[in-house]
Amino acid sequence: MREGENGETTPCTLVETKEGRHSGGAYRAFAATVMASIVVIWAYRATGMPSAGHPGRWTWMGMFISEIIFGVYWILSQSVRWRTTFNFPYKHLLLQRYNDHQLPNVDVFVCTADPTIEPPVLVINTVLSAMAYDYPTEKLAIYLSDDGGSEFTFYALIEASNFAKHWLPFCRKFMVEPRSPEAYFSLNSALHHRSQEWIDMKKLFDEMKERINSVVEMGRVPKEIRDQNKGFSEWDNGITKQNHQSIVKIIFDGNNLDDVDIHGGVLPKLVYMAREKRPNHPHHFKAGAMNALIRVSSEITNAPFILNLDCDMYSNNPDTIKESLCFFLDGKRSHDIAFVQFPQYFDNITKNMLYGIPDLVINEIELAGMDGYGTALYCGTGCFHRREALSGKKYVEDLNGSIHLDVPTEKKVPKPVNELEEACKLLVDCNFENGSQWGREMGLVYGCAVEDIVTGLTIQCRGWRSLYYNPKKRAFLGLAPISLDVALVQYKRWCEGMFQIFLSNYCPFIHGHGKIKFGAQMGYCVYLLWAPLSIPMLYYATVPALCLLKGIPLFPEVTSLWAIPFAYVFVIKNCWSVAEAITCGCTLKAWWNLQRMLLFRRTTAFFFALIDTVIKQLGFSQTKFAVTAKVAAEDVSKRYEQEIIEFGSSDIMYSMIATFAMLNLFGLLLGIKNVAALNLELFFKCLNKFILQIILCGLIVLINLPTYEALFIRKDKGRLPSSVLFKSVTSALLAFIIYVL
Ligand SMILES: O=c1ccn([C@@H]2O[C@H](COP(=O)(O)OP(=O)(O)O[C@H]3O[C@H](CO)[C@@H](O)[C@H](O)[C@H]3O)[C@@H](O)[C@H]2O)c(=O)[nH]1
Ligand SMILES: [Mn+2]
Repeated sequence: MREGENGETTPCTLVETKEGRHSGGAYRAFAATVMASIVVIWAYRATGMPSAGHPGRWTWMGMFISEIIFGVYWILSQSVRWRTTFNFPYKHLLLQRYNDHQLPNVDVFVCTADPTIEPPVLVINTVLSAMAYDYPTEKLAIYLSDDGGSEFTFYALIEASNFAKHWLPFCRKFMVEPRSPEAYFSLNSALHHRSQEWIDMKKLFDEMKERINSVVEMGRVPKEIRDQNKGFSEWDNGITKQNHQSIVKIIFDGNNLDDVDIHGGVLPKLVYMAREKRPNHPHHFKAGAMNALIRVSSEITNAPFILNLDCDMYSNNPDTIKESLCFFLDGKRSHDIAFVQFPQYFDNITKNMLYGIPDLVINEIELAGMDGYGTALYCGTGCFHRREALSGKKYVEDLNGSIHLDVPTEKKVPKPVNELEEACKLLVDCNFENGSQWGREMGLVYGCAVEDIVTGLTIQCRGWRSLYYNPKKRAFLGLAPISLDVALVQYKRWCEGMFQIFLSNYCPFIHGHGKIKFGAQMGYCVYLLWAPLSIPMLYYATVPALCLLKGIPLFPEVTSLWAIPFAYVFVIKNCWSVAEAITCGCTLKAWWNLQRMLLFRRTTAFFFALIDTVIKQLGFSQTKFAVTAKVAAEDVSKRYEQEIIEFGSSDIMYSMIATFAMLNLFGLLLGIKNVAALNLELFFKCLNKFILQIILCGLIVLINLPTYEALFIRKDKGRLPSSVLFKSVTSALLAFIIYVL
């Protein structure tokens, strides 16, 4: 069957796209009234500005600027709600149209960076889940990029390759789900299959884990093991993570008669790769790893489609490859699809999402809103790419007839494995990219901590479309941070990278001008402008409290008409946000937790990201990438399960959080005391003037209850240390003295 003919003659398509209900008339009415209120608020600030020389003039100006930024940001954020679309692939139709021989090859890239932060056992679970996809094994290849250059990870992969010979047939026979052995065996439902085979398989897995972990603990791979695989000789000269030659080891190449499972079935190809790393030679983090993978895989399998997974994101649904291919193989209308992004979900999330992760509203609504413009964001892990688009090709309409997806891509003459390995090593040495377009026009873009977002944007600007697919049954599950500092540092990295994109030539309004829709340009900025959002947030978190102490009213009297837009925006926006969260599957408490995290992120991580981006723009520092920790101590995990916030250090971000909490507490208490001390007539007059401000401080205090608890009550290791208490109280007092007295 030829694809071109197919797309035209077959009426039923492989994908259905539906418009979401989030973008209905009620929503637009709501948006219009909020917009009107915002304008009235701006008018209030503009007309009520204290005259020059008046002491409250600067404070007022600050409020005005904050509200302008909030308002503009709110307008931007409507772009990702205006028209949400949802895509549904029909796997059964794909299978009717394409038999196993006609399905295209698929390469899966797994990235890992550090054997301590990302333990080898975690990594191989992801690898095994990908090897076990329900997809013709001879068409599947798994590539592991190890930026840690670690013999432990290599050893674990060798172990996994042997285990796969048992695991893959077992998965097929019992229709196992999920196919990460760790996840499968830790699920209670797995108990239902307790046959002898189940017990044997679990034993095999546990023994393998045991072997890997004991080697890691020992700190070296013992000689008996090294002697079994000559690949270990690469580590003979004591190489380090930052300084080593390129290593490419093809573990299964698909041609060796011994590379079969216990029933003689073909195994997917399996490749270990550690690109060369030298001190003083920038390696561009994940983007560099991905580009190395693109080149190595093009030499070995050159599959037209690529799935990228972070090492902690296992496949939770064996059908995902087939489902994703529906988007790419849907006849002519799919020729311009560059990538299909899945949302990030996690399997270590507590009921009320303590750290606001995952942000369900982003996953369920906003990303679908970007899909509405044909510009779904590329968010890293869980993304299927068309190799051509990822490697830098432009989409040109008249060329689309030349893409024959149903014809397997040109088969390379099989080279002997060692020759292939040697050829690949040259592709991943430090100098290969010198003077080339890699990192600019080809592959993932360098120089940005959110390589994914900026790469997605450039691909779209080359004429490609992208889709977002959020299946009910989670396609991938990863590990979310389980302590506050890790959660904040991750956001700081994202936020920094995104603001950097905004300030660079890649700014969607410039780079995307005329190439992607205006709504999409705005949509990008909802995320790219996180950093500057910290300014009004910091202002709102401190100044109203200080002014309450000083007796300066910042909001209109509650009995005046001007109070209406403030109250309306505040109440309706939060009601809407609660409703959105609940329809997305949040609990009420999860919504509340998210609001706290928004406050924490915006006043700390985003603010530091802002400062660091400015420093970087001035040329004083370079892009960093703090790899997110995937493991934590046992007591930390315990507290996480009980949904107790893990502070547990004297990080400067905590001092800030605590200071704002103290400031608002002082403001609230003194404010109330001052008002309550008045006689009845004055009391009402004063209340009238200050009530909105008191409510604001009150809410900040309320949302910070866990902060006070961590400062004053908790005794466990995750509390805020007394140094933070000391710093926050002194800073709050200092601010009070400077500003008020
Ligand atoms: O030098 C590096 C640094 C990181 N990684 C890998 O990149 C992935 C993502 O790193 P992680 O620390 O887990 O970052 P997250 O913030 O959790 O990742 C999200 O955000 C990143 C962009 O900031 C995207 O690349 C990821 O796909 C996305 O899941 C992991 O598999 C790492 O092993 C490398 O391969 N080399
Ligand atoms: Mn991660």
